[in-house]
Amino acid sequence: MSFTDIPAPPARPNRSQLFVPGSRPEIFEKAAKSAADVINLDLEDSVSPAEKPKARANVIAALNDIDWGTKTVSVRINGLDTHFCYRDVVDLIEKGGDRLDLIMIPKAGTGADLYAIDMLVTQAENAMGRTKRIGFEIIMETALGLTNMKEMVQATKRLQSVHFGVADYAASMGMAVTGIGGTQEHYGMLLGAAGDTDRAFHMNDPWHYPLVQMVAACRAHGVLPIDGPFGDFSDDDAYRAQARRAQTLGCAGKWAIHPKQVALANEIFTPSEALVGQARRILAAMEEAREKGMGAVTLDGKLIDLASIRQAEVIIRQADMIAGTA
Ligand SMILES: CC(C)(COP(=O)(O)OP(=O)(O)OC[C@H]1O[C@@H](n2cnc3c(N)ncnc32)[C@H](O)[C@@H]1OP(=O)(O)O)[C@@H](O)C(=O)NCCC(=O)NCCSC(=O)C[C@H](O)C(=O)O
Ligand SMILES: [Mg+2]
Repeated sequence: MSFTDIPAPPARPNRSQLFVPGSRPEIFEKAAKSAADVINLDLEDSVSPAEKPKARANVIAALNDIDWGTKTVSVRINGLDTHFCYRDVVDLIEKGGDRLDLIMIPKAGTGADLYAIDMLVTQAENAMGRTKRIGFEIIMETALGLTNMKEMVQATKRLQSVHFGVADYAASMGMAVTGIGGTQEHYGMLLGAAGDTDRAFHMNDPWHYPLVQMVAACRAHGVLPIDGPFGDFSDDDAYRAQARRAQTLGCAGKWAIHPKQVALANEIFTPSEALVGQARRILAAMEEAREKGMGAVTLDGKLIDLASIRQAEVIIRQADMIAGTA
């Protein structure tokens, strides 16, 4: 290991993160009663400009009046390039009460963006005598944000998670893509050579590179990486596939833009009994190996060694944390 310590990420479940437009107060209670680990009351892109002040008032009322149980409650504010942003922050802290856990900053592009919101939040918290400090979430969803990930994850101790906003990312990168996430039919490689018949087209994953960049920056600094939205909520299989690949790459959870996606995210990001069982077998085999003075042994015909212990511990830690809060 490096001599540099890496802080542990927040020990709370973040498997499913349900988004609720701030302009639809009639569904807030449904969100509160859902099985989502985190609720995002949205003031940004699901709310039209004319509705912003009303949505802000709705969200503040909901923070004060609704029983959110043990859920983590977050509000996505408007971007730093809008005049809604400062009012969102000030009103949330002055009038939102203690139930607000996190503020989500969209389209974060530089460490200075987080610094600016931190300054505003700190002033408002101090003025209110608020003792529970608000945590931050940011969305990596611009070319600027991707290139400044390393800076952003170190910008403030308030940062708890980074999220991949596929739709804005695609727009910012100038990608010829519609829809929110998922496979893209034109992103792939044609196999074979000119003149071959029946040439296969192998699709690739256009979201792989930014996702891995995000996970690496997060995991190097004790921040949770969360995969963003998948817009086609009629396609459960595709959602599962997206979520499984994000989990395989190290994400701790995924957004749900419709309540039916909550159960899918919880299912995928809860380590399966089979995976936990295999992790425990690895730990048991390595304990036996240790007693025999060995660091590398064979289990089921495959090599396991000290690194396998660390891999197994990741799975068991996640399973225990979820079981402890379920
Ligand atoms: C997508 C929706 C607009 C669909 O809404 P609706 O037509 O009402 O759906 P249904 O009729 O299928 O709803 C079934 C029941 O569930 C309730 N419902 C629906 N949505 C929610 C919700 N988000 N939370 C809680 N409950 C919900 C309905 O009221 C129905 O209840 P009942 O009548 O009792 O059966 C809608 O789901 C929606 O608005 N989703 C959230 C959209 C959103 O927040 N978008 C922003 C996040 S994505 C993004 O910003 C992109 C990102 O930044 C990027 O760049 O990638
Ligand atoms: Mg966005």
